[in-house]
Amino acid sequence: MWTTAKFCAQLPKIELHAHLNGSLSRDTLKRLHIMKEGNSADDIDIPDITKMTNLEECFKIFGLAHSLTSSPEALRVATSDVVREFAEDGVVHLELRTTPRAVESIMSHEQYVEAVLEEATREGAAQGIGVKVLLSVDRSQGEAAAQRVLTLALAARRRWPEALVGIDLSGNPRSGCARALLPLLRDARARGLRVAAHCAEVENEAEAVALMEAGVADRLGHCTFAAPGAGAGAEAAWAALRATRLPVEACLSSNVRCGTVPSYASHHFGALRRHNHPVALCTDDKGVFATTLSNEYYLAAEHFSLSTEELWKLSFESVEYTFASEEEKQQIRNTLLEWKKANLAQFELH
Ligand SMILES: CNc1ncnc2c1ncn2[C@@H]1O[C@H](COP(=O)(O)O)[C@@H](O)[C@H]1O
Ligand SMILES: [Zn+2]
Repeated sequence: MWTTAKFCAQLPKIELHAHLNGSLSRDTLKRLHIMKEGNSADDIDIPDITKMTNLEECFKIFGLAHSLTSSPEALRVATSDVVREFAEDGVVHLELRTTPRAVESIMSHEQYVEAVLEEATREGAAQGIGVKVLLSVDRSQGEAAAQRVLTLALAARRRWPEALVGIDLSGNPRSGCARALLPLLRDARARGLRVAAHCAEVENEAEAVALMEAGVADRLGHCTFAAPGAGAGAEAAWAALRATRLPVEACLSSNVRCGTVPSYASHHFGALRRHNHPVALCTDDKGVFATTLSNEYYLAAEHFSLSTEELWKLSFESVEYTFASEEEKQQIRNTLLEWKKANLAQFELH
């Protein structure tokens, strides 16, 4: 008889919100450290995430990952490790996002994109899972950098038309201006790219409502401050969110660790479900927050009393929110249906 934890681990899952450099495990960080500094390198000092209490501390950890993925070779190791680890966690469809970075005289933006796309497609095929890539626009870097990401994404789509599906709007939500980037997101969508945008991760009603009402996104990340009871302005943002019917990528551990929601039990995942609003569970940064997608399902089951049937349905409904083709979606649905048939006894025991 399976426990809930085992059920969550075995369930075929869909990951829609994972940042490459935030997803690096401790093992990968150590390996990359040795690659960079040589075998005699001192042990790497990885911050203790259990002490993390706010977004700023979390953003410091990205700096460490970035210092280690500063060459195409390192990025290839990082990408294949992350894809393999998601596959080992039972993820059957992964949408990975990353911010193209250049390192002077070592790596161009184009080489960054090439390393990630080549390795993501190669390792995805090796693991037998679907992998899509989104290039991230870092809101703190301004409009010119955002334009460069769009150009890179369009070029990458010509080379990897099945893997490169869209762009993501992310970066420190307290820095930069998402409203200034709306025309660019609109342009990206007009050119057939899909758009996933971080939204209302911190309190900013005007920005959140503008992003929702602009009609430029296909999915929204977090929406922490667009939920009932989340403070001033949250009610207006919540109404705007519900009007969009856009799927929300809910990242429980990320929000609790960053202190943007006070507890798991009070996470707006509950309100989204109660109002029948489309929602998918995601990890955000599995390395930084020391989690797995199985663990996020487990946390949802524990704190929101979800049955095995409801957990399965959560995964099944997430298929609709992917940026996969209709044919790919049907294949993933079949995988989930077959898995359910083969494991019916495990559903009944719960
Ligand atoms: C915790 N909530 C979050 N909110 C906003 N942006 C986030 C994020 N978590 C990650 N990122 C974005 O992803 C980058 C790291 O991966 P890549 O270098 O792109 O692969 C971070 O630098 C940040 O821009
Ligand atoms: Zn994110």
